[in-house]
Amino acid sequence: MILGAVLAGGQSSRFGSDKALAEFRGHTLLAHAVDTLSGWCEHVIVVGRETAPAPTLPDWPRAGMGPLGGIAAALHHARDEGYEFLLTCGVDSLDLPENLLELLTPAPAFVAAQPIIGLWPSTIVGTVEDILHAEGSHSLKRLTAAIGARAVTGVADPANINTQADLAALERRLSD
Ligand SMILES: Nc1nc2c(ncn2[C@@H]2O[C@H](COP(=O)(O)OP(=O)(O)OP(=O)(O)O)[C@@H](O)[C@H]2O)c(=O)[nH]1
Repeated sequence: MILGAVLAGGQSSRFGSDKALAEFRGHTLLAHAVDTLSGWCEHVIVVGRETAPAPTLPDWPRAGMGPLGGIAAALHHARDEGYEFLLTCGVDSLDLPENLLELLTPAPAFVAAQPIIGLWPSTIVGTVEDILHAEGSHSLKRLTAAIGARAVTGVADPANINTQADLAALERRLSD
């Protein structure tokens, strides 16, 4: 059983407005991300915001810890609800490869170019808690090193929409 989680907190400072709510082909980026994960996961949640087209959770232990705080919250939920794995992506993960799940199996594994896209066993929740409780960096890099996660390379890099121009470029690329 795989739980899907869209990481949807953060500041969107480079985008200039809440990028989760930016429109792409008639739907918000957030709705696209939920829909994409639904293709692989029994259930999908959204972490780090209160309103979404799926059940939501706040970051753990609080907001402001970066994507790892979202992964921690989702892992708690996965463990408590009996999911073996958690599949994560961001709101800007619009063009994930169809074989993503195969690429990320066996877990733990993540897309090298964008480590927020990853397949995580729910048993790593304690390691994530330890990193979030420790002084210093709460980076995903620290997590992937601690659990020996596999970096998946050699796949077309999914879009990384940081700015309005990135979104326009993706629109052009997908229209070609
Ligand atoms: N749950 C959660 N998600 C986050 C957090 N920070 C970033 N994200 C998500 O992670 C993905 C990548 O985020 P970034 O674009 O690197 O960061 P951002 O804060 O949204 O944008 P910038 O302010 O421009 O850096 C997006 O889907 C964000 O919504 C956070 O603190 N909690």
